[in-house]
Amino acid sequence: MTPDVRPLVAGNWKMNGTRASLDQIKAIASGVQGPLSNKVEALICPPATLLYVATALCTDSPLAIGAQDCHQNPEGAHTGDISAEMIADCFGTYVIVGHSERRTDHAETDHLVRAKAEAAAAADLTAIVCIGETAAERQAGQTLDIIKRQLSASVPENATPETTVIAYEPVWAIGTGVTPTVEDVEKAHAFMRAELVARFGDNGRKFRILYGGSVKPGNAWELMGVANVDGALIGGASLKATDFLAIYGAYEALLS
Ligand SMILES: O=C(CO)COP(=O)(O)O
Repeated sequence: MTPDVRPLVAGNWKMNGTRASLDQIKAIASGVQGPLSNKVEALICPPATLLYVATALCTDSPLAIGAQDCHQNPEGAHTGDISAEMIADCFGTYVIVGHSERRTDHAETDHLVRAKAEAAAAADLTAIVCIGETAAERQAGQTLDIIKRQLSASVPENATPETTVIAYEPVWAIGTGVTPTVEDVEKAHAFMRAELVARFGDNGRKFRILYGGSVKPGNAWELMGVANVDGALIGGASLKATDFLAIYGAYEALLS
C-alpha cells in the first residue's frame, strides 16, 4: 500500500451475472456480512445489463458500481457499444478500460484505451486503466518494457489520481490460479510508481495502482501488503459476496 492513498478493492464480473446475481451486490451493499468502511473503497463492475439496477441497490451504501468498458465517443452509430455518458447516466462512477481480454478479443490498442480513458474523465467517471504483460513477453524478459509502454501510451496526458486508477494484471495470472511472487509484484509496482512520478510529479505518488490476476481470499493478505499495491482488481473471486468481502476484509485489516 501507499501512505495517504485510499485503497480500492474492485470486482470485475466480466461476462458473468444475471438478475439473480444482484443478490451478491445486495449482500455487499447492505453490510450484513461485514460493513464496508471508509478506509477502503469497494467497487463492483457487473455486466452493462445489470448496471442501472445495481446502482439503484447501492443508493444508501458506500459500494460503488462501475462498467467494464466504454466507447471513446459520447454517442453515435456504434451498434452494441455503450458510452461513458451512458454509464454516468446509470449512476455508475467507474469504468474499466483496456482490460487484456478486450485488448485481445477486440484488438484494442494503447491509443484506443487512452481515448476511452479520456472519454471516461469527460463524463466524470474514474477510469481503471489495465496493463500487463503476456506469458511470452514475460518469458522474453520484457515485463518492464511492456509495462512502460502500456502505461505511457494508455494513460491520458492530463490524468489525475481522481480520474485514473492503474490496474496491473499480468495476463498469465488472470484466471489461472497462478500469481507472480511477492517480489515480482513489488518490483512491477515500484517501477510503475517511479514512472508515474517521473511523468506526473508529486501527483504520481497518489495514483492508486491495483494488482489483478488470481486474487483470492487465501492470497489477499500477502499481495495486499506489498508496497505500492493500493488494492485489487478481482475477477472470479468477486462473483461471490463472501469471497469479495474476505479479500476486502484482508485489506481493511492491514490498515487497522
Ligand atoms: O482479470 C481479472 C480482473 O480484471 C482477474 O481475473 P481473476 O481474478 O479471475 O484471475
